[in-house]
Amino acid sequence: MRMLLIHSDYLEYEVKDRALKNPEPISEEQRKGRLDEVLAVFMSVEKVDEANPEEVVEKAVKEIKDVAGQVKAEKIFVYPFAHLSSDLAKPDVALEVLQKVEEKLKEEGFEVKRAPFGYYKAFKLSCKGHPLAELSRSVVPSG
Ligand SMILES: Nc1ncnc2c1ncn2[C@@H]1O[C@H](COS(=O)(=O)NC(=O)[C@@H](N)CO)[C@@H](O)[C@H]1O
Repeated sequence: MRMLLIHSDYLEYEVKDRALKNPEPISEEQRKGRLDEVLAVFMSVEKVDEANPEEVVEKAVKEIKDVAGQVKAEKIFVYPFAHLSSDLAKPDVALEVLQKVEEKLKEEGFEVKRAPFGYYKAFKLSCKGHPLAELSRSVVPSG
């Protein structure tokens, strides 16, 4: 799993066309979304993660919590992003991993939104530009 973490004044998205034959079913209200004062986490789930998705979820949540603590972000935007890796996991595994990351971050007390999976989306992002505002992390199963 590769992650690009951007501490932002806001991230907003709008769903455009479907990018997969069977994208994640979404409600009308999920077609647009925005969070202010947010740690945006762009996430590419990788083929190697298919060996132990649960472990990768745990490791990703740990990394995100660590960065959120450093930049004092209380809101997280989980954003599926297929462009951080050239060896992507298949969509059904990727969606499950991203849903679990969202779930666990909520359990940790963060306000979390997750952008819809399997769609082309327009998005606007305002990076804060401080020294820790742009970070990347990579996590893989140990086994
Ligand atoms: N492994 C993955 N990690 C994160 N997001 C993914 C992954 N696979 C698919 N997606 C989601 O599905 C969308 C389309 O994925 S894609 O790899 O870019 N494109 C496709 O799979 C098809 N257009 C065939 O190439 C992405 O924008 C993202 O929302």
